[in-house]
Amino acid sequence: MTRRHLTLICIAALALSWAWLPEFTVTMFSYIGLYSMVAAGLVMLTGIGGMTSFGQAAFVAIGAYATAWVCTSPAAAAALGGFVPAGALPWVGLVLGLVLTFAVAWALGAITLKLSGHYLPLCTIAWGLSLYFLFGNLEFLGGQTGITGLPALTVAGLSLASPRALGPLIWAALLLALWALHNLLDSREGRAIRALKSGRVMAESMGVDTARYRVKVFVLAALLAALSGWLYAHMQRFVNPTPFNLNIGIEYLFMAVVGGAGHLWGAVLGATLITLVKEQLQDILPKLLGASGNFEVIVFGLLMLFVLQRFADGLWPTLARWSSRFLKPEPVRAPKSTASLAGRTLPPAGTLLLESDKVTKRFGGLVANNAVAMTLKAGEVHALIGPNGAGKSTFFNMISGVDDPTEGEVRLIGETMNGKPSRDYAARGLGRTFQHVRLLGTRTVLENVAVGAHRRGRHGWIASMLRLDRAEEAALLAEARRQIERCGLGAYADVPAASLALGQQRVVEIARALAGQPAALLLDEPAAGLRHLEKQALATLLSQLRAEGLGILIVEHDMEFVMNLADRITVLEFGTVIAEGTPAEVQVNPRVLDAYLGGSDEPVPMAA
Ligand SMILES: Nc1ncnc2c1ncn2[C@@H]1O[C@H](COP(=O)(O)OP(=O)(O)OP(=O)(O)O)[C@@H](O)[C@H]1O
Repeated sequence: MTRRHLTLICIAALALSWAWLPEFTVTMFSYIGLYSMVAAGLVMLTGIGGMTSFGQAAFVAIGAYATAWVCTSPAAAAALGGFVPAGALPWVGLVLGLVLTFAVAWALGAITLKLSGHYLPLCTIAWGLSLYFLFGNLEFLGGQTGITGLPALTVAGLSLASPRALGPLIWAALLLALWALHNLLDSREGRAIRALKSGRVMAESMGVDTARYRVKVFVLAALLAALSGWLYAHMQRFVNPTPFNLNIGIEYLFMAVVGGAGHLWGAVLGATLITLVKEQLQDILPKLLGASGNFEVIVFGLLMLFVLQRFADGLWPTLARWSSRFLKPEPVRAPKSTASLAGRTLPPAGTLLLESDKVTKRFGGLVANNAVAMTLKAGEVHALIGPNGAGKSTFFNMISGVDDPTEGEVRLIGETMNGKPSRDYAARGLGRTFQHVRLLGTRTVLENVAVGAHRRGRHGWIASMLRLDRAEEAALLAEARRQIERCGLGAYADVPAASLALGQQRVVEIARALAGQPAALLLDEPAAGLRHLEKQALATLLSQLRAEGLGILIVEHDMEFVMNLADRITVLEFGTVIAEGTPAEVQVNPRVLDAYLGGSDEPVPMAA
């Protein structure tokens, strides 16, 4: 039995026993379904997307209040002109709630998600509080008293007035949402979402508009919260501000984190545990202590501390590890595809790919790059060398859009790129690796390399959620596998990237860059950490790429490697170009000798 089978059995058992479960249990399960929906949004937002929000309860409130207003307000009835039958009003309320949430979340996200570090969570607290007080103070929403008299939902003439009748709809909505989110994460778009937490610079360099993706994840989480609010309102049949306060926002976050913020089912686990534990504590503690009070909050807080201390990644990973002892792993299905990916015709050999025209970068008083002029042509390997701190990595950042030059111009295949983000460089044909490896360590080598092919796919979020992207996804994964094999790492394609040696991880970065089909390839210390034979294999691969017409710019400290491979070398010292020429010319250049050996007349001992 696999985990998927077990999940299906649990769902079937719940569905079959639903009619016989006690009323209290049914109500509990219905609440768990509602909370899980919000927590699943938080898993996407916080656990996977890396954006902490304490304010989700405010979006639940928008969903709940929108339908409450539509269903009860004479103004809404007048606006709808009596065309909508009473039974359909909640569905109008749902649409209004989702539209409002979309607009509010997009606006809030566009403003607050630019903030980083602890400013973002602080902001979510701020707008969570603002919206909560807004609902309590709006006269037409009933102020602190709220709105009563909401109708029950009706589906196909069936009234869903009790939790026993509404619960299946709640769980159907939850399971559908989990399925769609699972599909999204298991796609090209999902890989980009996973990169938001720790790999934004990398993802941008692979062509992902990370700011836009962050807002989209934020809106998605908000929409799930609003859907939960809509169902909640029609289960309670009244709304007031209390269930949407900041405490509840914090509790939602607890659910995601305790369950396992990086896992969708962690949301369900967290929501179940926290709901049940709170309920039990509320029952047991007053009896134990012989006094009434909110003791459960104190014990609950201590329990949270214990769980988070003991299980930093939440309980789901531990449960998954434990269950894998008796559950079979899911069979790996290698999808076949005939879909073709967006491609690029490489410019002919000798074409000027990259030009830096007097590029200067100042950090305050420090001039890291001083009027650096350099070119890279198709079909050549150009090496950039220099002692530590010479400004090589800074220059790489200038010519790849990670940072902007203070002065000077960068041109890529004839187009001025100053001020453009690195994803535009990727779109124009630039692929790169990083000095400090930037991989998604817990994801497989295959997934990491597939991130590099992001730009070559077309399907968006909705198509991914509905699994309409399968042919393209198979083609992307096949292309990633092809590049991994080409780089000699075929045996490691399905293991987590972090389990590879550092040198191999650098090669994974090369495969990732190649998956984007670049015309110009920037490699930052690709040979560092490789053994002799691995270096030889890398040199062979780079020579082959050069023969295919790629232009390769390489920063490398291994002089033997550079001298044997490069066609041209540019030498930087203190941010200034001190020499440029063939390896033979550079090795005997007095300024280079001075920079490397402090004035010795011996040739630089670099050539093999
Ligand atoms: N963000 C920054 N703020 C201030 N100074 C910086 C910044 N980035 C780099 N520098 C400085 O710019 C200079 C060039 O650094 P850079 O990392 O580009 O050198 P490098 O040639 O790549 O060195 P290495 O070979 O050791 O990686 C160094 O003096 C460094 O301290």
